Amino acid sequence: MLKKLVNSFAFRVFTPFLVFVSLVVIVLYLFTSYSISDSANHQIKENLNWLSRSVLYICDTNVDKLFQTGNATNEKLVRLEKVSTMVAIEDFVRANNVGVIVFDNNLQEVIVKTELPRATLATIETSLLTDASIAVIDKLTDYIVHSQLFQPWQWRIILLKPKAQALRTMEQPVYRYAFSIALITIVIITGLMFYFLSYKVRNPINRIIGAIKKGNQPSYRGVSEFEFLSDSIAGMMHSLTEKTHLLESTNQEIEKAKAQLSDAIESMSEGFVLFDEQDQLILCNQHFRNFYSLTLLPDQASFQDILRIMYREGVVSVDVPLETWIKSIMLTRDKVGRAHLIELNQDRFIEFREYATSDGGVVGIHTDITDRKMAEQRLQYLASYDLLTNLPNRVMFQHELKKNINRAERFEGIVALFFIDLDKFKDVNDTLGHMVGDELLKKVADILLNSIRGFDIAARLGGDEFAVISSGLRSEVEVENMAQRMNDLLNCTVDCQGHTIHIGASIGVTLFPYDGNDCDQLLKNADMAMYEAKNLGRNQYRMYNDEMNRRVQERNALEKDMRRALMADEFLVYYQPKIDLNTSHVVGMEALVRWQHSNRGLITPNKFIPIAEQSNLITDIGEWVLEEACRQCQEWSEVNELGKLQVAVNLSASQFKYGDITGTADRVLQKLTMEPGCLEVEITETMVMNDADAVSQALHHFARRGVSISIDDFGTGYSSLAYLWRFPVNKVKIDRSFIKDLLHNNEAQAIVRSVISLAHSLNLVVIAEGVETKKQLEFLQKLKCDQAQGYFFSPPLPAASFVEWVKEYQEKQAHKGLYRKIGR
Ligand SMILES: Nc1nc2c(ncn2[C@@H]2O[C@@H]3COP(=O)(O)O[C@H]4[C@@H](O)[C@H](n5cnc6c(=O)[nH]c(N)nc65)O[C@@H]4COP(=O)(O)O[C@H]3[C@H]2O)c(=O)[nH]1
Repeated sequence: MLKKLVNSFAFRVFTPFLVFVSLVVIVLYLFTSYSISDSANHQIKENLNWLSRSVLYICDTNVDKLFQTGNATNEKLVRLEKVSTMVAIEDFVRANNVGVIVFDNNLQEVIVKTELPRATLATIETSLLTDASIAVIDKLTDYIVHSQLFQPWQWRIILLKPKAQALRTMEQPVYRYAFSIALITIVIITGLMFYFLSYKVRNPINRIIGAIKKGNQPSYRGVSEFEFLSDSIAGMMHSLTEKTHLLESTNQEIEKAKAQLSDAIESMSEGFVLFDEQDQLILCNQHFRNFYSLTLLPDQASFQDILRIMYREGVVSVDVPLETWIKSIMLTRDKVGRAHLIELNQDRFIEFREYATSDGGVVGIHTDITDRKMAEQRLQYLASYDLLTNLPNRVMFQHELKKNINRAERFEGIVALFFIDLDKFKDVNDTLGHMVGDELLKKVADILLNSIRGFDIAARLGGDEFAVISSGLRSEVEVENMAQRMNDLLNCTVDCQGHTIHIGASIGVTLFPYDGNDCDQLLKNADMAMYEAKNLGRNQYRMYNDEMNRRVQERNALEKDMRRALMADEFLVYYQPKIDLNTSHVVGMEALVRWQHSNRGLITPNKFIPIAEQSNLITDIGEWVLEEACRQCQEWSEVNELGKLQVAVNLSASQFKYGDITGTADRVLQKLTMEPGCLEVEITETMVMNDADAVSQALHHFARRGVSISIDDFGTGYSSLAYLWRFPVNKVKIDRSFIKDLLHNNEAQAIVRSVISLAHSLNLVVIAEGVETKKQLEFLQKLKCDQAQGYFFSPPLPAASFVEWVKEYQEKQAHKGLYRKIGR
């Protein structure tokens, strides 16, 4: 309660006021009191002085009386007069309420004295006895003293008035009352003001405070100042409330944004880290910690500190001193988002980019690119290596060849390039399947690796083609020795998935700088040399020479010339008749292409068809022949001079692979409205064996259309009729090599006999080609061969000559028939 009072506004305002006013009053009072007592003192002294003069007057009067009586010498009278004087003095001073003490002339005897306190009296006596009379006055501090000497009788008259008494009588009580009243008035006024203030000030303030405490806006009405205060506070509260709401909603938004930011940062798949302008850590997400296994991350750690922790914890291992490594990373750091790589242990890669923040700090985005890096490495490996054999592929091979050439150029060395192609690999693939083929390629790769020296490079260029680059060989002899060694090692028998396979390889060798200066040239040379080795019977090596190049150049020129010839209509079709051996009638003809070259004259197909087959030009030539042969056949059939004929057209493997032979045939037959049965397609048995799927589809298409199918060169391709039976074949053409040996070779006879009998059992027509003699013909007739063609009847003829020949032949046959009829 007291504390409350002391702390109150009114108390604090009025207490100093009250104290101040009281002090002023007291000072005034004291000052006034002093002035009053001083004047009272003075007045009393004056009074004593007057009294003293009166006493002297009394004495004088008595002395005068004495002198008037003339008895001034009469001791008795004098004494009497003295006594009466003394009595008069005594009465007088008592009447004036003043103490008196009168000493005789030598201060030995007190002549008069009024009642005085004993102590006072003693003081006076001892002072007067021992001291001068003046000193008495100083010693009687409680008194106002007046000392006077009465000369006639040498009396020392001392008048005394106690100060307290004198002042009491002299002071005017009105002052004291006034002061008291003033003080009381002040206290009362102060009290009233206190009350007023307490009530009139505190009350509204309390109401205002009460409203504020309750959270309401104060709405005091009464005293205008408090109204103003209340309104001001209300306005202030309103504005504060609004600001608080704004602040709250801003805070909420900030908190929400912070939470969202935190969620976003945590949900990032990247590591996020933020450093201030001093490069001290502000925050980072869990991914960042996880990337670098940062379980303990001190506050305000710098990027360098983090690198040190990573090093200490074994997250990275570097082969340079730690500080050098840190320095190298710090030097590459920038704030422009460039990518930097940190390689961690266990083949992990982190890429980081840093960006400047507006306050001079750094934001780091760290991405685990291990998978990407692995994929890149894998891609790089795939781009450079052959997956099956793990040997460098063609791309890597070319890169290495270039490197070796550059090195050899600098050191004036030689580089040997070996181009290796497996012999008859396709047969293995086709007959034993791709799995076995793959296994075989792996074994070949192993053999090659064993045949080369440590710094040589073996590569797989594709399919069954391999290459070896060898630097450091000093002479051609050394190169040939190496080629022979490879050839020997590759000429072996290997076991692949239970199959024993004999392999061999054809190897072409070329040398830098003698045969060529660049990769392409060397590769081309080695390829040519390899083909040479193949053409020469396989399983051998050949060193490149310029003659090979000349032949290739020739071949290229021929190919170019063929294209021109096709445009210039230089190709012709010759026809060779086919004879039915039962009726001796011409049943059809084989269409055989010729090239009527503008400069070189007539060129036979053996000279250009193989080259056309290599360049795929055969598809264009073959389509042209098909169309031309059909056109000619249809023309003859429409004229009807030669009877019903079937034209046979040779097809190449490329036409099945790359051309649209069935489409072309359909289109031609439709265009000419030719009977499909008048067309026969001749394919070799190796074509059927090598590309069984594509050929099979086309053959079934032809069969459905009614086009006849004949197997050419039968017997040379090691196929069996049983195998061919799966295809819709109509005719088998026995190769002329068997017919040639037919009369002298039992084996050839046996083969021809069995082919004829088996073909018949399969309802196939048998035709023998290359029949040159009558004996061959008769033998074939004996074996029940159905048809024949060959020089015995006619060589292939131009269309016009063919018509002449057929007419002539038919006439001959008609004559023969007639002779037989008439019995000649
Ligand atoms: N020694 C001998 N040979 C005979 C006899 N009878 C016919 N010949 C020759 O044997 C070849 C028969 O053609 P092929 O076996 O299909 O062999 C043909 C055929 O494979 C191919 N050929 C010809 N024209 C074409 C064609 O238009 N397209 C395709 N893809 N190849 C063709 O060229 C090869 C050679 O054709 P040509 O030089 O016309 O040679 C023809 C023909 O002149 C004979 O009694 N004795």
